[in-house]
Amino acid sequence: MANRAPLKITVIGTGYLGATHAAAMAELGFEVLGLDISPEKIAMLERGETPMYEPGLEELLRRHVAGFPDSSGRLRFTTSYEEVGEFGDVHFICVNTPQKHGEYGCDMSYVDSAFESLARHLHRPALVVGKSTVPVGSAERLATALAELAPVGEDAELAWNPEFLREGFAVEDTLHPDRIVVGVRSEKAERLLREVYATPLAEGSPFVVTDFPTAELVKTSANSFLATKISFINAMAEVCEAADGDVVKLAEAIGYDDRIGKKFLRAGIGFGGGCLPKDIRAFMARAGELGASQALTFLREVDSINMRRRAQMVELAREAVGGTLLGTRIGVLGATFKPDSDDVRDSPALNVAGQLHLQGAQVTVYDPKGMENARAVFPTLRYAPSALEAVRGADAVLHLTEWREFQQLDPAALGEVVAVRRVLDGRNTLDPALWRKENWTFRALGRPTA
Ligand SMILES: NC(=O)c1ccc[n+]([C@@H]2O[C@H](COP(=O)([O-])OP(=O)(O)OC[C@H]3O[C@@H](n4cnc5c(N)ncnc54)[C@H](O)[C@@H]3O)[C@@H](O)[C@H]2O)c1
Ligand SMILES: O=c1ccn([C@@H]2O[C@H](COP(=O)(O)OP(=O)(O)O[C@H]3O[C@H](CO)[C@@H](O)[C@H](O)[C@H]3O)[C@@H](O)[C@H]2O)c(=O)[nH]1
Repeated sequence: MANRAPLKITVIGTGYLGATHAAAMAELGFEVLGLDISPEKIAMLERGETPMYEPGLEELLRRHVAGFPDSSGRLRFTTSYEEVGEFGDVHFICVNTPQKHGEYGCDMSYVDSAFESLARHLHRPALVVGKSTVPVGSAERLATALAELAPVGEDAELAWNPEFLREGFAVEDTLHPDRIVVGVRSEKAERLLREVYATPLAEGSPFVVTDFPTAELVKTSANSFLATKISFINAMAEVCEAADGDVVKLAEAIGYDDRIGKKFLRAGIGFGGGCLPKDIRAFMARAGELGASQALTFLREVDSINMRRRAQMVELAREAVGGTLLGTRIGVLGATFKPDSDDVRDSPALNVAGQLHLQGAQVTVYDPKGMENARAVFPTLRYAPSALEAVRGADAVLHLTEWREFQQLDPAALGEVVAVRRVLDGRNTLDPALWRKENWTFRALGRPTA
């Protein structure tokens, strides 16, 4: 192996996952070719621009895309499957697997299409590695399709290597993963993946080798656990609201038990994004197909609790402004599903803003990075260039995404421009004492009124 040329890697689908994976693979020392069906995305990446906001990603790209000072030149992009097939020893599939329209199941059409396009161009031995989040059983099916479609036949092998990165920390998580999980069917596939991940493995990342179904299930069960933890604390928030308790104190107190842990116990308007909501729904749908739906009925409740929190936020706003939203002015801080991302897919913040608008409020939104995406999915809302402008003249201010910028806002300065000093914290990261000191009425989900 020592004399062999370094592996050449391709990454199919250069969205949130793929663009990061491609840049990280170049950082690890490999020659990398990224492919997407979107020529616009590829043109941006070739210019060293990221199609999305992800901290540190643009810098990483520019360290490796040719044309930048001192760049390694190891990272290139294309829209040609032919070029990818000729180039790669290891091909990572990172295309999207959204929720199907109008049902819970996973839309596998992008994965199927990417596999088919790639397979037809595999004229030399290759390892195809699925990274997209898919329903259990997909890898088995795709392995058969791959062997049938690839001109190289059985020399095109499949492995499944789910990804656990978090948006906002994608670069860090990819370069230093807390575990690497690989579903493989041969020693050769395992050896190749150990070679790909040699650097994180040398740094101590655990390497879990398993079969296809287990690898697929690790991913969906991890996301289900995370979603369950959030809905657990949000269920406690509902009880706190009924009993006048404080869910923030409660979370702190139970979190000291390290069997429970402090992480993922932030109560608020709940989880969103391109992963947790659709992944738990696809998991339930798949379990149903497998005759195991009963095992996952709790996830239906996890989903319901989550969606109720958004409705409760709207209700709290309606109550706060005196019973009707019609004609009121609401300043909304945050549009993305979480801070340090521009992603508004299934964003609780945008969803709440949208519901307020539909109930007749005049809603003005500000988000540090998500304005463009928010405007594209919800053009009828108003958008302001700063937090101060978003809350100007507002009857209530809603804090819906916990950007650090919002925690540093000066309640006195904001108080000068609003119509009424009334703030509702949907993320439980504002300091109530600070706002109340400046004579704001402060309300939050799961916390006492005063
Ligand atoms: N975003 C995350 O944080 C994250 C983390 C772990 C796993 N995942 C999983 O990774 C997958 C990708 O998620 P994402 O958020 O990066 O999605 P995304 O929508 O940002 O990116 C997907 C990309 O694939 C491209 N694409 C679609 N069909 C293609 C085809 N046939 N050939 C080539 N390119 C094609 C799209 O143009 C797009 O650029 C999903 O399965 C998701 O569940 C995402
Ligand atoms: O205590 C918490 C923690 C998170 N959230 C919300 O939960 C959502 C998801 O957050 P997070 O999991 O950090 O974001 P993602 O980037 O979507 O990452 C999840 O989904 C990815 C895609 O599958 C996985 O790779 C990651 O491991 C998994 O954390 C966001 O809306 C957060 O605001 C809360 O409401 N309370």
